[in-house]
Amino acid sequence: MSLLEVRDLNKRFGAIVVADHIDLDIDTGECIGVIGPNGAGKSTLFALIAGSVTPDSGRISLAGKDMTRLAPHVRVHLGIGRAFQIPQPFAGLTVFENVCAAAAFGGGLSARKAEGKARDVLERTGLIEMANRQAGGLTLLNRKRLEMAKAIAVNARLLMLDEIGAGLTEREVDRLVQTIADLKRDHAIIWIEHIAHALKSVADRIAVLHFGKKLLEGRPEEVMASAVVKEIYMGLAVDDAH
Ligand SMILES: Nc1ncnc2c1ncn2[C@@H]1O[C@H](COP(=O)(O)OP(=O)(O)OP(=O)(O)O)[C@@H](O)[C@H]1O
Repeated sequence: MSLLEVRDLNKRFGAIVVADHIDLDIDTGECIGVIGPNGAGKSTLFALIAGSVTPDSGRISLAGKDMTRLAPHVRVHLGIGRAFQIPQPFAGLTVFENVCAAAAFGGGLSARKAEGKARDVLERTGLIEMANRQAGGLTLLNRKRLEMAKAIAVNARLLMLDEIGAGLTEREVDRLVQTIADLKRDHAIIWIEHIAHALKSVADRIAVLHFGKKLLEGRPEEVMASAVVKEIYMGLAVDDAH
């Protein structure tokens, strides 16, 4: 049994099929990259896993528990954490306070336990030295790390990263990849990303979506070199395709 199991997931919006018989397995210690052109259904897949969109049919389970019909906040408590493309911390609070708030209000911890959790999470996300800075003054890279730290502070076992590399310089992307590689040791990670070299360096597998269907899943170098990927991106490198 994998930590996350998606089985025969289907969803359509009117005539548009956004999830077409999707199966997916992710275990702790694994990072799965998700790629596909605009409108392929990547964000919808995240919404289905997080619970903001309900599937027409199929099953989603976490650690064997069926979550298919559970509300998003219940899934958060079960261990689904999501980091968004545009981080939105409480700008006037410190980094430490932001993570404490996530641990206390999202994770249901007492104030004392939330503080301990926050310190641990800040160490693991490379933010400990910035603990007392105001979140609003962080660089984009550190705001993205804070976004991940908040998700983990809520006890995420599955971390969903939505284009978290967007807007970063190449050097910052490399540092972000290092943080994600560290987090992979004790989380399962699913990462929608258009920066191919970032995915290649940390993902164990890449899944390719197109018109809601998973066309291919395999090792990054195999997937990136595949005829399927070349065809759907019309000869462009994935890095340039967005
Ligand atoms: N709530 C909705 N109602 C109707 N159609 C929707 C809804 N959400 C998404 N869609 C449509 O579903 C399709 C898949 O969208 P989705 O955002 O999942 O794709 P994506 O792969 O994440 O694309 P992008 O890379 O542009 O973010 C698109 O055609 C989109 O317009």
